[in-house]
Amino acid sequence: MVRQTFDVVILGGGNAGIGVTGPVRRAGLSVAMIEPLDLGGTCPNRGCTPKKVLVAAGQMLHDIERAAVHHIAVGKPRLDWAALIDREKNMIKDIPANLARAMARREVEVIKGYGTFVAPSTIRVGDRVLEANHVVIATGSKPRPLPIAGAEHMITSDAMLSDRDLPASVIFIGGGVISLEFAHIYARAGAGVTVLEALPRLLPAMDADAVAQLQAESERIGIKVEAGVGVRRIERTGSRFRVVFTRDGVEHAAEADRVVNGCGRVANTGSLDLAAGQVEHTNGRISLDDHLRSTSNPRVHVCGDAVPISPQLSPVASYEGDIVGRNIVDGPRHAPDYAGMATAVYTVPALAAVGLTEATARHNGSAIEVHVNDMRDWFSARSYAETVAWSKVIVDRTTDRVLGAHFFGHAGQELISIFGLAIKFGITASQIRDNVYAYPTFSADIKHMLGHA
Ligand SMILES: Cc1cc2nc3c(=O)[nH]c(=O)nc-3n(C[C@H](O)[C@H](O)[C@H](O)COP(=O)(O)OP(=O)(O)OC[C@H]3O[C@@H](n4cnc5c(N)ncnc54)[C@H](O)[C@@H]3O)c2cc1C
Ligand SMILES: NC(=O)c1ccc[n+]([C@@H]2O[C@H](COP(=O)([O-])OP(=O)(O)OC[C@H]3O[C@@H](n4cnc5c(N)ncnc54)[C@H](O)[C@@H]3O)[C@@H](O)[C@H]2O)c1
Repeated sequence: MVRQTFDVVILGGGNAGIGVTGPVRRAGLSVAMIEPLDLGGTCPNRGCTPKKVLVAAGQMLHDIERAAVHHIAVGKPRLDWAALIDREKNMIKDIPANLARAMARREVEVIKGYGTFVAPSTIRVGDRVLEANHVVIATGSKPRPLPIAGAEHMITSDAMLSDRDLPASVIFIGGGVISLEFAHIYARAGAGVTVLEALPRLLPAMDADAVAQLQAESERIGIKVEAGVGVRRIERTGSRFRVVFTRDGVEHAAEADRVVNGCGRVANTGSLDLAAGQVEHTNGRISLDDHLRSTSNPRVHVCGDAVPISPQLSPVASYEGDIVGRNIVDGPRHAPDYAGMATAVYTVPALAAVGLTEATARHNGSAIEVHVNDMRDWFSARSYAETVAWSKVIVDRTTDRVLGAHFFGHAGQELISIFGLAIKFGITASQIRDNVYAYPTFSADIKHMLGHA
């Protein structure tokens, strides 16, 4: 056994773990980062970045579909799926090596392997035992296991991003972000797609009206949505799969070439031996204080998808990593503030959101103005022949501050960050209206989305 001592040992080399390294290395602390797979973790290797390459192809197919509006004649597009997957892989192939160089420049010692606790501030990885003043759990998330017969037949997003064969049909279990993004990619590529959601509607955490817009567009491109269902079992039928589910107590079945687990992701902490680290948890959900420290062992910090109470998003993981790094250097002075964090579901077009949904704003009891616009007839939307162009902005009547914004289409994935700035820094609806925007642009429509003062 080799024994070493570090100021900081980080478990996981994804966005969260890498986010920790900036503040702690600037302060001159010694750092070891343990990572069994590719540096960068999920987002650049198995998540956001490769997924967006496929989404971009979906966007191009969507644009081609509307070419005739611009009086451009094109033939039926033919997508070479295997070549598209190769393009995606080629685009991300250098990321782990680039990050390894970045970590070396920062003088972070990267150790390959799976780390586990052997004592409250001691980690074992392979034949090395590392003593640490601070341990950071940044081990990300994994697909939620589904306790049904035949669950082993399901694939995950990792497989979808690597499969060079375009399936003829796919069933997604769960109507959340991963399912809808891949459902749009597959449907536009020509596959038959069914989404089975347990709750009464898709994307339960997002604004109900915005989701209704997305569901209508999803159905327009051929995606079949079954909400309020109970998935019972998955059976193999030759090379295909049969999913048995109930709706209103009646049993139904659907068949497809692939069945995907889109039921959410849970903290990846099961193999860390948290008990040896004296880290309290409930089913792997670590109990944390306001500074992202374990309540039972404050030398242990948690960030990224392993945090059970914050959105599982790439920029949130980096942000929490930075906070953990600063708390290690400064003492527990920094706490995350999740207000104003924009998010998008990268369907084509995208559903984008920031702040409160209308239901939550009403539930909170504030007096609100709700500005809803179907913008398909607006000049900007007509120029680009948008199939959908919809927004909802929620403003507090008393303070004139923006409480929430929701877009479907109309460059919402870009415009949403303007509303994020407004929420975070208290820019009022009147100030947003008063600003002068480049014209003609989608952002020039923002002042009209807010109605007249
Ligand atoms: C298909 C998909 C698409 C996504 N798209 C988006 C998107 O468009 N936008 C967005 O904001 N977010 C997106 N996300 C979410 C985003 O990828 C995550 O929120 C983010 O990557 C989490 O970063 P992390 O550092 O917490 O975890 P990860 O990046 O998962 O890193 C955790 C690392 O810990 C390592 N590890 C595991 N066990 C151990 C151990 N015992 N010891 C040491 N290391 C260990 C793992 O190998 C992994 O590299 C997507 C996720 C998926 C799955
Ligand atoms: N664009 C992005 O930012 C992006 C993209 C992909 C993933 N992610 C992150 O990854 C996380 C995981 O994504 P996800 O789509 O797996 O989770 P999700 O939480 O978005 O959706 C899971 C869905 O599955 C449903 N569900 C759960 N159990 C079910 C069951 N037994 N039968 C049928 N439906 C069931 C839930 O009600 C929910 O609607 C997300 O929380 C998100 O933060 C983000």
